[in-house]
Amino acid sequence: MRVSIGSDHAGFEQKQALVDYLVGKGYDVIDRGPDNDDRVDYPDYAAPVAHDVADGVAERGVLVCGTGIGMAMAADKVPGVRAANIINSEFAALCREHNDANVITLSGRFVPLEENERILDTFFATDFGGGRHAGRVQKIMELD
Ligand SMILES: O=C(CO)[C@H](O)[C@H](O)[C@H](O)COP(=O)(O)O
Repeated sequence: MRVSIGSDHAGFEQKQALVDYLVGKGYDVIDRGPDNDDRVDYPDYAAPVAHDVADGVAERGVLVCGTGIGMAMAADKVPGVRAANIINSEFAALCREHNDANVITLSGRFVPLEENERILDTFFATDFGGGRHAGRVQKIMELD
């Protein structure tokens, strides 16, 4: 699976570690930066990752900022993206099963790396449930 990943300065350290984690697990990772922890604006890094997913360059996107909130708001503006800000594995499973989320946003300041690794494992391993959820997701996409 090809995964596009990015962060701001607050998520940079975890982003670097998560790139290594995902590459180690065999994912094809596109790192959209930044390449250092200088202060930056999260929408500038949410945009290329969101477009990678919307354009089919990557199947999934991963974004890390201080909370994950700003990244989710920015990424979700790109048509075709369903971004979810996730802080535990249970929600990681549900955002896939119920919402078919294709971008996950993580907190580099409030969630430890090991928990974010577990969250990503669940995010990538969980399929969309379809059924009653399909029409609801379709209605979300009609809002684009
Ligand atoms: O967008 C955010 C909050 O919703 C992110 O957590 C950012 O990383 C945060 O706002 C950055 O804050 P800073 O004070 O400029 O480091």
